[in-house]
Amino acid sequence: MDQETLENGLAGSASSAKNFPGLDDWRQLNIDQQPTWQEHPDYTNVINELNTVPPLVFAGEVDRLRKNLAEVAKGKAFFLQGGDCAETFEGATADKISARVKTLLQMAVVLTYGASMPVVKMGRMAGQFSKPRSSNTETRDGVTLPTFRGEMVNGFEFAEEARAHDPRRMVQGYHTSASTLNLVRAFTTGGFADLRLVNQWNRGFTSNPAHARYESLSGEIDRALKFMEACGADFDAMKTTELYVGHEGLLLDYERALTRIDSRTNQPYDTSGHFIWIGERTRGLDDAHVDFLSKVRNPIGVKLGPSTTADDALRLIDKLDPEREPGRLTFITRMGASKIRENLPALVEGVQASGAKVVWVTDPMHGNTISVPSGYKTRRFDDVVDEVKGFFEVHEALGSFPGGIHIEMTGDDVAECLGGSDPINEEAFADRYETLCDPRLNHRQSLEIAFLVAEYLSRR
Ligand SMILES: O=C[C@H](O)[C@H](O)COP(=O)(O)O
Ligand SMILES: C=C(OP(=O)(O)O)C(=O)O
Ligand SMILES: [Mn+2]
Repeated sequence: MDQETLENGLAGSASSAKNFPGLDDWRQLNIDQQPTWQEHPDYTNVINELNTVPPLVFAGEVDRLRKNLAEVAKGKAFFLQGGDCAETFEGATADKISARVKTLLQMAVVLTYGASMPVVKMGRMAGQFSKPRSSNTETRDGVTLPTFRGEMVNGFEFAEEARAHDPRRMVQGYHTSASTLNLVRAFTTGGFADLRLVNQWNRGFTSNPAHARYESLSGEIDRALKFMEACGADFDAMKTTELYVGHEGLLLDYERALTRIDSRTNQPYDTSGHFIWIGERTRGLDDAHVDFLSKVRNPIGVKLGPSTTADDALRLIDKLDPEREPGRLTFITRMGASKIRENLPALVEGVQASGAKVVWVTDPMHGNTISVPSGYKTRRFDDVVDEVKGFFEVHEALGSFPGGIHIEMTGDDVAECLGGSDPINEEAFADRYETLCDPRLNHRQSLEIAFLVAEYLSRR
């Protein structure tokens, strides 16, 4: 094998993953939130096809992410995850993808300055096509159909044919992920990520009078960049950046089929994304998702909702990170603004006492979802901010590192979450509510969160 292949970790042949010990144990276990499509006439062909398609990400990149996350676990870097609740096939356009990447890069610059540390950047992108749901069915005007479970499973349209679970959608999901990732790679290496350009975009945000309170921070970043330039800093080296991708590893049919054995290490890597997380609804210790993801080398996340006990957290560590490898495991807490200050301390103290080094991330979205009388699901910007604040307060009090934020966001000017300095109100939902699942922060609300988090980080 040549040196380059060794370093990049090109995934091994698909057939080598076929009988790899342990990779199929999940099939014997309880599994929740799965489509009912095993009897579909195309099911086997789809799985065979996905077993042989090229990997979307390389094992070497996955290893690099694990190392980056190890720095977060040690308190030396900050982790930013953001993107759609549910990506769509139709939404995989150059404009929408570039707006999301641009927003993430803008947020990252502000956070890097506030934290005075590197920011590990990740999109909920290129694979976030399946959704766990509270209910199996949805009823409208007396008609009951299966719920929408993400475009890799069924269609959003409220019609019997659209809502049928169709495994062929996994192939479309794979190809849409490939073209999304292609664009993400192009944007982050082709000049779009130039630090000075990103900062100019942020100057545009703070020039809006509604965001005047962030003007001084963006001005400081501006002066820091001019100072670096005057010192002769090599800005060409700052024209590229790395943006990883991650999604909830919900559809084990898809995740298993995309798993390949790495030619360097002979270890299994789930090549559908760099980072895979287990959702709040599928984190049962003895269930299929925890078992399958315990077998792959990717960094793994687990969402922890308000019912999580310290014992649950410790047992998840034993299963998913038995070697206590910093960077391997990220706990993404999503307690809700009213519960985080009460519930998070026991988890952090339990993990601290065990000596394990996990990355702590806050998802201030999923514990703060409300429905308004008009029927829309939404979140109040103030609740999101309050949960982030609670997260920082708890970690500060316990001496642990608040490692990152995980948000549902978009680069577009949607109206889905209420409030913000340039406030979104309910009247705007009729025209600008676009999400197919949970409400996202829009471009300006996302930047505002980044400025607020940067303020907390700079106070540490
Ligand atoms: O994104 C998370 C879940 O899929 C989502 O919150 C579930 O929403 P539901 O309660 O409307 O099913
Ligand atoms: C399903 C999600 O979250 P959770 O598992 O935390 O409910 C999500 O991140 O969209
Ligand atoms: Mn969601």
